[in-house]
Amino acid sequence: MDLKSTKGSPVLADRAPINKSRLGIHSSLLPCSQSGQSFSTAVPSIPRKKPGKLDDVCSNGWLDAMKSSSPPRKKVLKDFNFADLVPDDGETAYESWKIRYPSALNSFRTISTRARNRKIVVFLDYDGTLSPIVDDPDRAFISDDMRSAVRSVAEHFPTAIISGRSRDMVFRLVGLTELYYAGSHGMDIIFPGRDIVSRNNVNCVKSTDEEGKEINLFQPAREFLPMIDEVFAKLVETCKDIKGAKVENHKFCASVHYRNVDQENWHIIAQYVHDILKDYPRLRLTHGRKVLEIRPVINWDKGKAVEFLLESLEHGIAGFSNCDDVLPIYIGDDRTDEDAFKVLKKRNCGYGILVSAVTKESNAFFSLKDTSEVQDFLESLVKMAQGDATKNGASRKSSEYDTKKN
Ligand SMILES: O=P(O)(O)OC[C@H]1O[C@H](O[C@H]2O[C@H](CO)[C@@H](O)[C@H](O)[C@H]2O)[C@H](O)[C@@H](O)[C@@H]1O
Repeated sequence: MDLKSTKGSPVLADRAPINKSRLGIHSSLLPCSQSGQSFSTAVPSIPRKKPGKLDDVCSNGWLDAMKSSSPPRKKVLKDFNFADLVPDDGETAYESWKIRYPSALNSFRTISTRARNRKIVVFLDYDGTLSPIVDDPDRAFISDDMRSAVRSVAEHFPTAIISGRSRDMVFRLVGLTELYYAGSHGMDIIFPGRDIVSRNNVNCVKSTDEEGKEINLFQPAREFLPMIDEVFAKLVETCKDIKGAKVENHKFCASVHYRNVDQENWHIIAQYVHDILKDYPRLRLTHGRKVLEIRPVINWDKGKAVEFLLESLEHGIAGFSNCDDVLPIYIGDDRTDEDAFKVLKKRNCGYGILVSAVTKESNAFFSLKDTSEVQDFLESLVKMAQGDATKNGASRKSSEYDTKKN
């Protein structure tokens, strides 16, 4: 896919052909409770025609992708302890999978050795990484212990959260001012604003945060704002009758959740989204965990956001192109995080760490089983940094870098 030459605006040129013969909308739905967010302004009306067949979503693989988009929910024991989730393929398969994706905790000595004389930069996904996956996206809270682990990490290393949620929303959930935040899958980034990055880039704007402080924003999909709002309104309108469906507006992208929708109705959701997207060739669909993500067709994703942040952070461009100086660590759990893993893998720089309690193919280097292991890992990074600080003043054995889990 070729980039258009629009300066500073990474718009892809390979637009899908416009198909004017829309299928219309299925009308034989059960009357159900209101779902998703309410939307009161005029919504472009959508013809409610019953599609003859649901061939579109089946033939293009959407349904299969939806079914495999998240591990089936296992019986969760009373206190929702993720350690109580039994992996799909059983412990044996999981253990052999870990030969290919070793535990980042058990490999901590390798990581700390690699980190010597390098500046660690930490990138964290939010859902499924810092907060456990729960049925209601509005209740995906970060625990106090995790928050304080993230805060401590940020005291020692430049730390950024890169989420599919809107930047405002993820900031509200995390509530730490000492981090960098990238929302909308990296399409809305607060960055330190070094001239080297922002100069002549039409996607860099100055703004103010909630405390009135000046901030630098990188927003490569700014021109898509009205389009996302329009599509969000259509999605809310069309999905409102599907029990359990929830539509979210993440500013530069929109999400349609089907985790709480009966599986027999998933094809309806898929068809609705498919039909709406037919009219928006400049938008595309990606799959998250039981969520369809609608985003601009631009050459931008979490991987690009990692590159952008590394270039704009303290150590600058030379740092990232020269992996002798920087060790990026990216921790994430879903398909959208694979873009970031790929970047690190391709550059052979730093480590992608996949959070998963089940076996799956990934571009990550290491793995962690769940959010509680993520917390252990972050705490180990902090201990390592504190050890380094001690070592600078007094002697300290390198073996003390190893974690309790080694
Ligand atoms: O990039 P992330 O920070 O991982 O955000 C990805 C999506 O996360 C949220 O949905 C996911 O978590 C929900 C709460 O646990 C869960 O109910 C849902 O099934 C998951 O897909 C968020 O609501 C989405 O908008 C994000 O795109």
